[in-house]
Amino acid sequence: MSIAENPAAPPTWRLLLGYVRPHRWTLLVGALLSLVTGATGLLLPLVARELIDDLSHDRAITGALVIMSALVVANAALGALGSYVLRRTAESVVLGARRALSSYLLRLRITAVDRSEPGDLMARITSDTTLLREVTTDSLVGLGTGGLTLAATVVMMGLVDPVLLAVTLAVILGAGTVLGVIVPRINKASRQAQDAVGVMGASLERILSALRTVKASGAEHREERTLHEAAEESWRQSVRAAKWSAAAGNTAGLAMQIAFITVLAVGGARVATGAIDIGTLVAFLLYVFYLMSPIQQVVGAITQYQTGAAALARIQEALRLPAEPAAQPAPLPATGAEPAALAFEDVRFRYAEDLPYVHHGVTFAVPARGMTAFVGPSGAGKTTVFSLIERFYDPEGGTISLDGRDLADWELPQLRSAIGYVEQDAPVLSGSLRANLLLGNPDADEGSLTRVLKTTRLDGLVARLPDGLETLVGHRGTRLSGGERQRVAIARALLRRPRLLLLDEATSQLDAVNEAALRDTVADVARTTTVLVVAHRLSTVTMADRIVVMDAGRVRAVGTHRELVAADPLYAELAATQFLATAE
Ligand SMILES: Nc1ncnc2c1ncn2[C@@H]1O[C@H](COP(=O)(O)OP(=O)(O)OP(=O)(O)O)[C@@H](O)[C@H]1O
Repeated sequence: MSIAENPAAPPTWRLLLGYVRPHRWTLLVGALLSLVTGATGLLLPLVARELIDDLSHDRAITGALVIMSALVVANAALGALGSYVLRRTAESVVLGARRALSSYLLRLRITAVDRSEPGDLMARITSDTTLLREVTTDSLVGLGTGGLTLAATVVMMGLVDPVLLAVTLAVILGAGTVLGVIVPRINKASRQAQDAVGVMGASLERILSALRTVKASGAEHREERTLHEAAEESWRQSVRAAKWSAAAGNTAGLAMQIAFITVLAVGGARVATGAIDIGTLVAFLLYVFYLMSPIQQVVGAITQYQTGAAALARIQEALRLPAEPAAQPAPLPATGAEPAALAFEDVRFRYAEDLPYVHHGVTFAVPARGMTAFVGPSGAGKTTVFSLIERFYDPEGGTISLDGRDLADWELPQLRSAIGYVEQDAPVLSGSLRANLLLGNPDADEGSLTRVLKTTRLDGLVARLPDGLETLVGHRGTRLSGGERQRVAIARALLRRPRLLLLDEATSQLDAVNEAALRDTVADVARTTTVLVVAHRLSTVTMADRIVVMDAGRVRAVGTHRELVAADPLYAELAATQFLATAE
């Protein structure tokens, strides 16, 4: 995925702290509970020493046994509570990251979306954020509590016998050196595994959004191979990460066993020479045993962080994509609001610096009210005019103004609330028919809805459907016909009471009867609103108030149908070809 740098994006560790900060107090409580659990465990060897002492001096051991039992029960209860609090906090951190990332992705600029794979972006929200759970509990808390328990255990060991402590530390240092080599490999493999999950998400999205075409093209096997390869790559890298994590965990385990045997040998010799008594050696050996858990915890924290850091880096890449500023939604125009006037003045535009110009100085003016049609050969830049009006992209040169005000000076929500836009392929979202219609104006009343359904001739369809407006339309509206989808998209735009209505090939999928009806509707709407239509079929726009003829990124002529047939050879040719086709 190509990433445009956004200098405002924080570095990885700051990003993690940002997600953790709102939960710092619960995290602290969880960490404290883990620490107290560790501390109760630390007291056990001391009590054991007392018990052995009491036994060897023929004293009663009831007191020591009661204390030991109490410590064991407290250890279990506090341990359970602590792990619940930590797990809950980790889930809250994941929730915070998912909320932040999904809000950000909704604000992404269209330029960023053009260059990204939607499936990969989805994987960043779903799969990568999940990994933050382990980073919060195992890594942050593990490092904190494990580190503190480790330090406390080392202090206690030093108090019991400094010589045996030195022996233990020497073994641990050796293991630390080996871990220094292993840990970076875990990070690399984890990153590659997560990237492969992203690739898989991207392939899945691509296939599922065009499954009919994939089937019709007999391409299932090829696509299956692509999916399997991505899944296998993720498996390979995860196995590599697992291999290095296992090596890290076992290095720590092995080090502790070596420490245990060495302490036993050196400690036995010290008991034999009378330097320490047997109770001290048993206590020290118990500490070595207790050292095992915090060391495993710290090593686990470090290895786990490598996976989390890889996920954080991927989340951060998404947060570096250019986005629109966060803003409150703007109210829709009031009923009967003045229609908008629009002007393009010498607009130059290309989709990216490495692509050719699409608009080479486009100039035209559209007064408030009335219908303006854009016609011209495929690729002339007609749809791009609409994308620039919606400010999905900004022009490189020239100005676009709405109501005499440069689009750059408009707040985006205000600008978009003034416009109704029906895209070229009239997308319909999964969900109910009602939800689709109200997408752009959830507050529309039943009266407006009924009126718009009638205008767009959807009332018949709604009456036929057993669940009426509550009928589910399927993914991308697959349960509707192409023409129905188009009419739903138009109804949705009309419900916004737009001051400027943009219809891109809005009638291309309609049958002759519905096309004629919609032509009348658009003519009707154009009496109170400014309507811009992109059309391939001239039959739908011959009655437009003005027609803008575009060719290769330039406006070559503007006029009525009658004027253009007489004055513009390209338009005359388009008209002749199409009317010829109609006559055949
Ligand atoms: N998102 C994009 N990124 C890069 N290039 C694009 C993008 N969208 C369109 N183009 C290119 O810009 C040019 C103009 O496209 P546009 O969709 O505006 O043409 P059009 O006149 O509406 O064509 P049609 O009548 O076929 O819909 C085309 O050459 C197209 O390849």
